[in-house]
Amino acid sequence: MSKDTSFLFSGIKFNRKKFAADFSKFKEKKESAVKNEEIFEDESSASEAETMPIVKKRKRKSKSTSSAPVEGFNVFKSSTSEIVPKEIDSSEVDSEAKKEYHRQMERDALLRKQHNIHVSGMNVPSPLQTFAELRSRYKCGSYLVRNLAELGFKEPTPIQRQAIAILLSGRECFACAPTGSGKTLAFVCPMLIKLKHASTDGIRAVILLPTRELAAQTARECKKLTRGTKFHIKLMTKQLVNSADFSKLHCDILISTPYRVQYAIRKKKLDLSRVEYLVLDESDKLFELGLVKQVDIIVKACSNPSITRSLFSATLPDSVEELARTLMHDAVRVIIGRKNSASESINQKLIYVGSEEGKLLAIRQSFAESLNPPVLIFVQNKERAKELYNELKYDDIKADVIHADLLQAEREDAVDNFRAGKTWVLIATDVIARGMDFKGVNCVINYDFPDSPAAYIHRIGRCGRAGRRGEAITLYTEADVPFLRNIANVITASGGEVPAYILTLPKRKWKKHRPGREPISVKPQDEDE
Ligand SMILES: Nc1ncnc2c1ncn2[C@@H]1O[C@H](COP(=O)(O)OP(=O)(O)OP(=O)(O)O)[C@@H](O)[C@H]1O
Repeated sequence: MSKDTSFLFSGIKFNRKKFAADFSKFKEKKESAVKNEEIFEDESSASEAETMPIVKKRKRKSKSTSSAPVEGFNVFKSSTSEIVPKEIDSSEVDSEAKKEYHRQMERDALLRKQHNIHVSGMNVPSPLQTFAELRSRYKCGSYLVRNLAELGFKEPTPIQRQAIAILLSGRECFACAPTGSGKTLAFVCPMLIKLKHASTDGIRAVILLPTRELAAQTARECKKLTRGTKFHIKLMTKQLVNSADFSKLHCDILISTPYRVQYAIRKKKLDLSRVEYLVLDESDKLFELGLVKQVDIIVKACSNPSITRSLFSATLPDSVEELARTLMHDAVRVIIGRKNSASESINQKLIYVGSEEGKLLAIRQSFAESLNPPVLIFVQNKERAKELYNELKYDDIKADVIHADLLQAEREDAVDNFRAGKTWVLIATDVIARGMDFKGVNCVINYDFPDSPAAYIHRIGRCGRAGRRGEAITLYTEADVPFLRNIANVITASGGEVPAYILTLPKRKWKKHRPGREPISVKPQDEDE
């Protein structure tokens, strides 16, 4: 994680002069609010709180007292105001209202417990019980419920139950839910409901993702969900960024990597001032050095004061969480299961192979005994991906390779062939470790030890998705032993078992673990000379 993030989200500045009256009111309100607040104990410093969210809070206040109050209160308010006759004593109404409010809180708590949903924030909206509520509670277009049914989605996943309700109440949200648990739909559904229908008024929503493959996949998902509507969903391709006249582009939802959007902002005058929804998917990756500055340019360009922003990932480091807590407005934190843990539907194994050469022998032997495709193999870098591919391509298995040196079209082919079952074994670098939804992957092999626990969680999360089972095998050599304990902790946290001695190894503070490794080959070294 980059430390250099203080400028992030600083696009919306509070104009003290213009809002002097509101500012003094806000200050009083804030002081009392802070006393009551149970969570977000580590409130932002005074200067941050003053410069950023105040304009927004003013707007949000009016939102929550008029049309879209916090869900629990909303339900209770409208029901009592309709049925209570005027002559009834108001204290009775109050006590009945309070009772109903508490009953609702209990129902919410039960549902959250049932689905392992943990929330922090004031007045968190009730989680969804069914997708039908999208229509009954939020009046969504019938197309959405129909499309969800056609996609075979019978009930919302835990992250969808809670995040959809939060975002539809106009609150911002940062969420951590396991790989393959349906986070995409959790942010696309509320976006579509809030946008209501297609418009030609400029870009209204932006979804940022760290890789092109992931952006393309998310655009496909959005299109499936908007079948039968006129929504304009645009994937920011190289061609679009170079050729489009953005002032004339019809686009409701723009989906892209940060690089292309910031390029379009700087060089092509892309206007994001009307954006109402901004999603940072794989947010911890987007906040890493190299991407964070691009993300910041985009966040600043999304200058609409009533924007709703959300962060999603399967891994949420404390540093990202701190940033989100400090800078988002009235945000709700949602954690599904245990924070930063692997999906429980993956059977995880650690295998000692001694040396680099031992890895290739282990893979060959295991494929000869039983190969249950599709299998994904992760290696440390593109050179090693090419080397392993050169070793396996003559074996009797259909193998392919994907890494950053390939042309975009070649990368797409590799992913498509793997999805279609034409490739049995795909050798990959971390370029596809995050977010890619390969439904049927049976096994992930970490040929090279992952460079961080987060990388491990994302890599193995390419299998065991949407309730299916998967298997993850991690090979390790002597060079990896110092980092073994950290991975073992992830395994045990998600219910897996590891040899007892590993848990006695010392814990390591882990930056990036990318040791120099012998080239992948079983040929004796002097054969090539
Ligand atoms: N309610 C649902 N019922 C059944 N399947 C669902 C549901 N919602 C999403 N899915 C499916 O679950 C799979 C995983 O969803 P998605 O890719 O959004 O996961 P994710 O949580 O974003 O994972 P990652 O952290 O790896 O990015 C997809 O194939 C998606 O179609």
